[in-house]
Amino acid sequence: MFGKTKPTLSERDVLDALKGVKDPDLGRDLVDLGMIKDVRIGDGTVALTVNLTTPACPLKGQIERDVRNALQARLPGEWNLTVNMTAEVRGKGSAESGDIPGIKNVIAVGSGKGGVGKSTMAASIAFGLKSYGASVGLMDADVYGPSIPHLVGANARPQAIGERIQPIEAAGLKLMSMGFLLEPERAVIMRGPMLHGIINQFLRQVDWGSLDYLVIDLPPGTGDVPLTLAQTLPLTGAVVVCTPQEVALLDATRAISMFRQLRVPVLGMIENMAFFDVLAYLKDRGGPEARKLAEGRNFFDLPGDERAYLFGRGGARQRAREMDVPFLGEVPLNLYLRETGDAGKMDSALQPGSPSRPYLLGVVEQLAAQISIQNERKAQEAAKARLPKLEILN
Ligand SMILES: Nc1ncnc2c1ncn2[C@@H]1O[C@H](COP(=O)(O)OP(=O)(O)OP(=O)(O)O)[C@@H](O)[C@H]1O
Repeated sequence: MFGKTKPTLSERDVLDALKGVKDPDLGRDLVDLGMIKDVRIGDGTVALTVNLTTPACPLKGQIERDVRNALQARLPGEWNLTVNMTAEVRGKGSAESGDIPGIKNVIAVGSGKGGVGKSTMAASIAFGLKSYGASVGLMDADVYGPSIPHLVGANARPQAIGERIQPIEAAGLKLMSMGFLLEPERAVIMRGPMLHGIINQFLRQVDWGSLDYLVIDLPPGTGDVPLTLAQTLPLTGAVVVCTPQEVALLDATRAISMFRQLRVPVLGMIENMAFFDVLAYLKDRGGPEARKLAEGRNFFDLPGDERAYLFGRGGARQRAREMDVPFLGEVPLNLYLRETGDAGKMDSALQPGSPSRPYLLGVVEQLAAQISIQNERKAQEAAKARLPKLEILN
């Protein structure tokens, strides 16, 4: 029946109907971005695929709705619609301009101050991106105090095959850390050139394979490692972790200006240890009376007084605004997050049932969106640079 009334519907009609449907983050039409694939028109049916720029896209649901609504409103008559949502991470990874072949995005996670949870956030970002289906590596560039092996519970020794070093694989991530190469209690004493050599080796000699994202845990502060990294390869961008405390914010500000001086785009700030969720704690660990009190209350609908702002409130969000840097979200202080880290099971903090999961995934989605925005910006700049220059003759 449908086939008879609309025999002439073509792929062009479908693409035209989608004109004006934008990726809200990238601000451009899905069609122009090449995200609409596999348009198939059958007897009364239209099927297509929306190929997003990251599987962790926070606007996936909205984009799917916008596509459906546009097709329903603009295609003549009634069609049975199938919209498949897939993702293919964009980025570089070609050998040109110093990239590491096969690695699409390299993201450095830094902090001004030590102990603010930088490694915990770097591992969470890696596990979070992986949980959406991306292929992810985690490189521990905190050569003086490598904590990634401990957080993810890996302590194997990397094998070398010829010149190539095989990364350690644990919990679905490819890993490399100074911690795999040292005796546990040995201190690292290294000067600039040696450090430069190690970082270079970790980047170039490790067989990372194909990765959508390589997350790098930097040492705290504004020392040699970020400088070396920025000189060695074009980073997609950096994330700065801080707590709401004034000293941490001050140091985070320094870290942001360091990245800016190094021409590394700042993808955003994470406020870790933003508050302590008393209600969540009572539900999880309280005695029978306290648990009864906490039962039945909505985890996310707290009036405010059940959140203890131990290090101050909202400082990072405000600082991010002042410095014109995206705010990626807040992560509360949580006993389970600390315990899973200590037990070498950080991936559990990202799994269903973990009180930290919604906050961590929120941060990961915002970061993934910023990475896509950054890549789109670079692609636009490159396209502009390729345009022939108009000569003004007079
Ligand atoms: N949101 C959180 N809730 C509870 N504990 C946390 C949280 N974030 C981090 N921690 C804990 O705080 C400690 C320090 O975290 P982490 O090692 O990630 O910090 P860091 O900034 O990388 O430190 P360093 O300066 O040594 O590199 C760890 O024991 C970790 O488990």
